[in-house]
Amino acid sequence: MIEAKGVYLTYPDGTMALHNIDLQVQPGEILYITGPSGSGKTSLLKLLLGIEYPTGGSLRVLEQPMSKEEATNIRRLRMVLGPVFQEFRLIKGRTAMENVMLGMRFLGLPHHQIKKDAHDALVKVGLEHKKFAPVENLSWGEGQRVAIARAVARKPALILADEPTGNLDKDNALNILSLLNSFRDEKTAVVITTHATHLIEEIDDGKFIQMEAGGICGERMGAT
Ligand SMILES: Nc1ncnc2c1ncn2[C@@H]1O[C@H](COP(=O)(O)OP(=O)(O)OP(=O)(O)O)[C@@H](O)[C@H]1O
Repeated sequence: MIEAKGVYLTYPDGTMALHNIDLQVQPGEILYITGPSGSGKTSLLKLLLGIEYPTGGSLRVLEQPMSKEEATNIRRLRMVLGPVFQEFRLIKGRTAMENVMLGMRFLGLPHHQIKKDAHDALVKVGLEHKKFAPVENLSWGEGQRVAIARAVARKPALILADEPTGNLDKDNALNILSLLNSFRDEKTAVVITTHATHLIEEIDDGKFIQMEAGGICGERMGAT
């Protein structure tokens, strides 16, 4: 699903955010990317989403080569990716349900199907009761769940979540991680970035990489 070989990312201002990244993720796997602030976690997710392109090495996501020349195909690939952004990117003035439905508008599904899938996704994240609440009235954790519902309602092959635990307390943060883990199946992989190393130490199921100054400085494989 993800194959990175010697990947580099240098931003236009000369900052080398990633160097020599080798990575493999198979269907059904969950990968946790940890590391301190500025170590390159978000930059790596941006490459996986095709928001940035590698400046060296080779990267494939779901068989799609990730390079500037492939921009048109990468736009198509995004339909089967489920991003959960750090800042959620929910649309204010719209309800939770509308936000989830808007995330599905390019899939070409009939309206009744979109409505059903959006409803089912909100049920899965435990927010059915907030379906008609404008997103600006939701708590941070609820907003996070809407963002997750929006990502999973599309039934993506790859879920990519950037710092999904934010400043949640330990129990709620572990709940969010376990919720994301629950969407993994034989066809779906999950990638999560977090600087909350203390939380990751409590999890023994999955694949873990530790980043430091743009490189991978440690790897661990838990039970799967
Ligand atoms: N658009 C950009 N242009 C130039 N440098 C950038 C850009 N985005 C990020 N960087 C730099 O790249 C490095 C890695 O940043 P990145 O956001 O990937 O780290 P991170 O591990 O996700 O940090 P955090 O945990 O704080 O979100 C940092 O030095 C950052 O300042």
